[in-house]
Amino acid sequence: MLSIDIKIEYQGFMLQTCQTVLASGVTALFGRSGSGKSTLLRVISGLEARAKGRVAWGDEVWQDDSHFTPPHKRGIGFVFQDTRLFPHLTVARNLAYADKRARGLPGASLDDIVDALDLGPLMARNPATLSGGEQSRCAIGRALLTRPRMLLMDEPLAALDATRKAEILPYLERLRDQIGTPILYVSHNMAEVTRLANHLMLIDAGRITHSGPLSALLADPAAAPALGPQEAGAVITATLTAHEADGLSRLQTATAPLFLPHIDAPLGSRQRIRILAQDVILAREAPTGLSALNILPAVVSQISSDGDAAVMVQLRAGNDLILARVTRRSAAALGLCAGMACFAIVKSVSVAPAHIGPDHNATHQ
Ligand SMILES: Nc1ncnc2c1ncn2[C@@H]1O[C@H](COP(=O)(O)OP(=O)(O)OP(=O)(O)O)[C@@H](O)[C@H]1O
Repeated sequence: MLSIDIKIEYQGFMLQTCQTVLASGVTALFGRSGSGKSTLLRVISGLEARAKGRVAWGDEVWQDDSHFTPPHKRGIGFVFQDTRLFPHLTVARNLAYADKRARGLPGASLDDIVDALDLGPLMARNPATLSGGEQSRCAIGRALLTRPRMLLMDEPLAALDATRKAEILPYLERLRDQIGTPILYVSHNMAEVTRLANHLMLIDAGRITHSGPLSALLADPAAAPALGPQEAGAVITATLTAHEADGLSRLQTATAPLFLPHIDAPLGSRQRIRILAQDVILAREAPTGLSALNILPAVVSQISSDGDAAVMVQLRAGNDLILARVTRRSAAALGLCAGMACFAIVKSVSVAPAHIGPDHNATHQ
């Protein structure tokens, strides 16, 4: 566990946070530009000696009034969007460089990392001949081979276009599930965060405003304003049960089937699906004569107003929580109140492929 109780001031900006980061799974740090994400990563890495307070890894104090552990002694790995590979070395030699320096430290083997990131076919190539996504995979592999206690990733996919991002996300999911190095992942991209993270920290103006398990936090109406109306939405889990002849995939949630555009994954696999609050319609009775295929029976658990014309409604559908953003007028017309049974309607095509990814019970909390 990493504990941070720190204050650092620049002209016109102050980062002040008292926070613990779990030493397991992927913790995402999400916040708008200038909110202090990179500053927090610099504090953790040991690049902010003037920060006041305390940073510790378990019982090992890295920074307080009387002590400062330099960056190279903290055992932290980094991945940036600019990959910083050695241009004159092949992929194999870039990896060997890190592997050799970390010999003897516990962690995944070179073979495991090459396998998880599918780097085998790239080993003889020079970085300049690789695509952006391949370079990212190589940089991630090299960082993991330093056998860090924790890997810090600062917008690692930001320089990639949507196609390359979609190619690399499954590799990151594989690392999360197979390699086990804890990752602190900074991103502006909520779709990416919901695919990868187990835990989420929201940062605003130098303060962590919300922190917790991803699915609970995303389903909390109180956290929704921090994400904004376009990004607010919960994550549910479902089992992929059929690929149907008309191109839709069928998933079984705790309460009802969901039909979504084809999901390229094995039948029986668990998927996490992000459903944006703005894409959910509510009905008091089971609707008929409607084009939407996905109708989930649910019970209203919370209603919260964000001060404008809309309210955020949290619904419980079996074990899943769903958020719906509806106008105050609709909420009043339906007589929505906590405990009321209703139906959440989700249009199949509103769920983007980037909002669906594998889920593993061991890592999803
Ligand atoms: N060395 C510095 N000296 C003065 N001000 C700084 C310094 N580093 C960061 N800041 C200021 O601190 C604030 C937070 O910056 P930071 O880079 O941590 O934000 P961020 O959330 O990582 O932003 P982005 O998403 O744009 O990278 C900004 O207002 C920035 O201008």
